[in-house]
Amino acid sequence: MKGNHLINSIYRATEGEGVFVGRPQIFVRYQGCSVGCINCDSKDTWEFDKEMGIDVEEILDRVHSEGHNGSIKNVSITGGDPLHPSHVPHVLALVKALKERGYFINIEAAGTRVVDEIFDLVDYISFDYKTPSTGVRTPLKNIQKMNTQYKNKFQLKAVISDRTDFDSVMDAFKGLSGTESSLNFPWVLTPCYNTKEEFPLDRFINVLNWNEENGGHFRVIGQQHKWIFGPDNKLV
Ligand SMILES: Nc1nc2[nH]cc(C(=O)O)c2c(=O)[nH]1
Ligand code: SF4
Ligand SMILES: [Mg+2]
Repeated sequence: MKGNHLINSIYRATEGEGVFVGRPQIFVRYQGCSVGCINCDSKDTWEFDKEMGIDVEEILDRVHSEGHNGSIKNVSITGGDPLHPSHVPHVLALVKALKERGYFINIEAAGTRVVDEIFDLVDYISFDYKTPSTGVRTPLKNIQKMNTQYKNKFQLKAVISDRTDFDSVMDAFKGLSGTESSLNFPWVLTPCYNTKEEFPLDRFINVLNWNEENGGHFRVIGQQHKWIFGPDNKLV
C-alpha cells in the first residue's frame, strides 16, 4: 500500500448519466463498497483492497494529466462508495485539494448516507434513490435533508428495472409532495442497462411511457456510455 486512498481507477471520459450527460470529466473511482446493490454494474469495486492504496498527491497528478494537463476542470468522484466511512476522511482531503486547484466536483452518492462535511464542499451531488430492484433502500428523510440543505446542487437518480421501481419513485414523489414546500430538484430516471445484456429498448420505452402517463415529473436519461461502448466496458 502506497497511501490511504483506495483507488480503482482515474480516467478521463464523458459523463454518461444524469443532468451533465455529454460533459468531459475525470473520474476518480474509489475502491470499496458495502452497499450491495443486486444490479450493481461495478461489482469489481466492492472489495476494500488495501493494495490499491495511493496518496493524494498521486491522485492530483493523475487528475491533472488525465485532464490534458489541467485543461479539463470537471471531476466526478465515484466508486465503489466514496461515502463509506472508511473513505470519508480521504475523500474530504481530496475534495479540499481539488477545490484549491479550481476543480468543479461532482460526487456520486449511494443515497444511504448524507455526509455534510463533504456535501458542503463539493459543487454537485448525484444522489441515488435506491429502487426495489437494487435490494437497498433510500430513506425519504435523506431526500428531505438533501432538499433542505443542498437545494440547487443535487439531482436524484433512480435506476428503473421494472414497473415496481417506477412506482416506488412515484410513491416517493407523492410522499414528499405532502411534506415539502417544493421539489425543484431534477428527478432522473435511469432505465437499467444490465451487464451482459443487449440494449434494453422495451424497458426504455416503458419508462418513457410510464413517466408520460403519470404526470411527467421526471427526466428519463439513459446511460449514454453504455450505448456507445457497451454495458461491460470499464474506464468509459
Ligand atoms: N461515462 C460514465 N458516466 C458515469 N456517470 C456515473 C458513473 C458511475 O459509474 O458512477 C459513470 C460511468 O461509469 N461512466
Ligand atoms: S452503491 Fe454503487 S458501487 Fe455500491 S453496490 Fe450500489 S451501485 Fe454498486
Ligand atoms: Mg458506471
